[in-house]
Amino acid sequence: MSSIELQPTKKRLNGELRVPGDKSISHRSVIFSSLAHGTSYISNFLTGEDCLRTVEAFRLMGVEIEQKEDQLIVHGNGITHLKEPVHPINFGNSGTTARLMSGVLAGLPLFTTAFGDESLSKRPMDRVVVPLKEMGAEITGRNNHSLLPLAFKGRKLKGIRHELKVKSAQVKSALILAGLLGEGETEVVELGETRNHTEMLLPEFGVQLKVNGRSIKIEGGQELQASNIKVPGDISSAAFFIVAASITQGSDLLIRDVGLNSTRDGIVRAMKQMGADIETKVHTHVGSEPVGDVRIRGRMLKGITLKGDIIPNLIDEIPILALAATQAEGETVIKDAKELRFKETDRIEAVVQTLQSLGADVEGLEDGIIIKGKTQLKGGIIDSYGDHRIGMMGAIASLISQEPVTIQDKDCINISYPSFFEHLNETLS
Ligand SMILES: O=C(O)C1=C[C@@H](OP(=O)(O)O)[C@@H](O)[C@H](O)C1
Ligand SMILES: C=C(OP(=O)(O)O)C(=O)O
Repeated sequence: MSSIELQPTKKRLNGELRVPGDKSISHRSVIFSSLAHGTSYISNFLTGEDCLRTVEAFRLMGVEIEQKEDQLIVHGNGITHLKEPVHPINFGNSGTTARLMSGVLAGLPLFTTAFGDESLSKRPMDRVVVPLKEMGAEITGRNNHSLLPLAFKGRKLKGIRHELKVKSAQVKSALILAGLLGEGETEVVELGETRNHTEMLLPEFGVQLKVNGRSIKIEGGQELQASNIKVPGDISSAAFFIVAASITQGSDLLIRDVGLNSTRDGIVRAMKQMGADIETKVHTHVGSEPVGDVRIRGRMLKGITLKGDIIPNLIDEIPILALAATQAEGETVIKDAKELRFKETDRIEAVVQTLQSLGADVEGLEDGIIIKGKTQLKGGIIDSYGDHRIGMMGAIASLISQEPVTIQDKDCINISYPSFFEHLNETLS
């Protein structure tokens, strides 16, 4: 297990940065282009381990996918040419691969099996298995079909109307994909707004959907056509630098070409509410996805309460937001975030343990975290828990700690941000 010791630094973040491609959009680009007819070109694809799992899944089903650095060329032949994989599919650490691919595998006339790593094998799959079974899917798995490994005896599914029980874009997307491969109309009704990349990107592949408030309707049997996608920078990766620059006085950082979809920009809204100095400027659109630049200058922050509808719009950013809150004057309360307990690790527990061990005043709630600021962090040895976002939070904490911060198992950062340490070194001055 590799670790890294980061020395405390009085440095600031300056200059310009481009973060790697968006993880959610990268996954969806590979899935849609692999199901499509024709050759799709995907640029600025995130070559993190999670997205490569999705690539491997389709390679196992016979799709030719070329990778040249961060460009993918996907030679799709339509769904009828997908082959039954001889070997089980490895979803690795990737919840997005597991949930979205479950929707695909349940609806293809193939027998497939799939497994994940230790973390993914503990994460709930019944949230997709149960509604897929309502559509007629034959899925079996461990623990009464709620945990990986899963086996899919794929077949044509029938459209249903389903009201989501969790605020999850992964479940929503799995059902949209299953509906697309199935017969008749599928309607998915969201419990609350979640990231809408599936709805934004499918039309780029010639698929029609009807989105009306929380309802998404899709007609089965539509053929996907190849498309060219330039993936925007990942706001979830940018979040580490947005917080780093905000909590180091004298910083002035420009992050270029970040995806600023309103279902994902909760981190910017929350940081502004805390008093952060952040300017965003949308300069282009990739399909319907807004893309722009984010400028951050270091400034004193204040504690806030975060709950309700904004939570799914910043769900993956809560660990780094909690670190920001340790540097804010007053109390920050994060609630309605129980979903954090079902991520790569129990992120409520992991954030509380990690920040406490660094010297912060933090308390866990059943569905959130209370952070009292402002505290001087001491530093120390922390476990990433094999969770990329906890590892990166620890690395940013070293910028404001008195003593070095050592991160054990740092390699998990390659899940979503392989160039993270290079980017951190490049922007520090
Ligand atoms: O659809 C997606 O790409 C994702 C949805 C979110 O998960 P949930 O759907 O479980 O909320 C998020 O945490 C994950 O990193 C990516
Ligand atoms: C929760 C995450 O991803 P996934 O669910 O795809 O493992 C994440 O990237 O923070």
